[in-house]
Amino acid sequence: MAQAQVQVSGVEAPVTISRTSAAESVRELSVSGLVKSFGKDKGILHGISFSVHRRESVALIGSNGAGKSTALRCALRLIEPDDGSVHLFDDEITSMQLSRLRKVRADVGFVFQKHNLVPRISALSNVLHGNLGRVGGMRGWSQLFASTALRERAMSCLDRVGLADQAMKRADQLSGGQSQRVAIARALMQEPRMIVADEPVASLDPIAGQEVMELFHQLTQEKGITLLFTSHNVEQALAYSDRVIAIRRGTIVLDAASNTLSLSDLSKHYG
Ligand SMILES: Nc1ncnc2c1ncn2[C@@H]1O[C@H](COP(=O)(O)OP(=O)(O)OP(=O)(O)O)[C@@H](O)[C@H]1O
Repeated sequence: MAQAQVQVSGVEAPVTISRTSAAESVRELSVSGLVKSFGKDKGILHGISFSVHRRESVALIGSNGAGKSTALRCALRLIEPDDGSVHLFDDEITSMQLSRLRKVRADVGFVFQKHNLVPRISALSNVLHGNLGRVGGMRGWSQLFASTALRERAMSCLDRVGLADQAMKRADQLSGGQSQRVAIARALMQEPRMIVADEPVASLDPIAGQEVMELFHQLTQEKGITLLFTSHNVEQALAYSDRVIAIRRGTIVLDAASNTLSLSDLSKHYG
């Protein structure tokens, strides 16, 4: 197993993280020749290919507009790619019907920069919504409010992200960092095999961002969850990943193990 020692600055007291790579050789997500344009002249992804292995943490980096979010969204068919194929877990999903795709995607927890919490309901209720990905429709809704076991599980997810004492607070009264923790708890509620996080800490201050990345790291290691995240912060990308993929103008220009890379290697891929 690879050991990476990376120093992370950008917060008052730099910390050193010791990370053990737990990646296995099974592919959880495999993307091949993905192409995406928005409108006639706006080619965004030019046939990108990459894989994410089980229990691996992969950081997708690149400058503004490079195509990171589009790549993530196409890879999970949150938006439709124009061409290419995607294997998620054991299935080819590019031509799969949406009803079946939703079931396959129930094993993926999503965390976005804007955490997308429902503002007027409690943190606990937001976490409970995480279960809807798994048990959809009316059955899911009725379970949400009926099951003590589900509520206890949601409380334990909130506890795990350090927010048990904020369970009954309305989501729109939480800080940015707290909201992002609730979003992580909501993803955990799904008991996902994989978490896909698009700029999960971009809107947080450096300390809150560092804490949230640390939380991701602990949870994914502890629960054996595969992680794919985008980031602008090259130090964090290096510190919290087993592998870094850099995208530039819709093309992959680097795909390498994090413990073989330096900050200056990554910085080259900006601009
Ligand atoms: N729905 C859309 N319609 C039209 N153009 C879009 C759409 N979504 C993204 N784009 C364009 O695609 C390009 C890539 O955007 P994308 O969000 O994937 O980049 P990114 O690397 O994630 O950038 P950032 O770091 O700024 O979030 C940008 O030029 C953007 O304007």
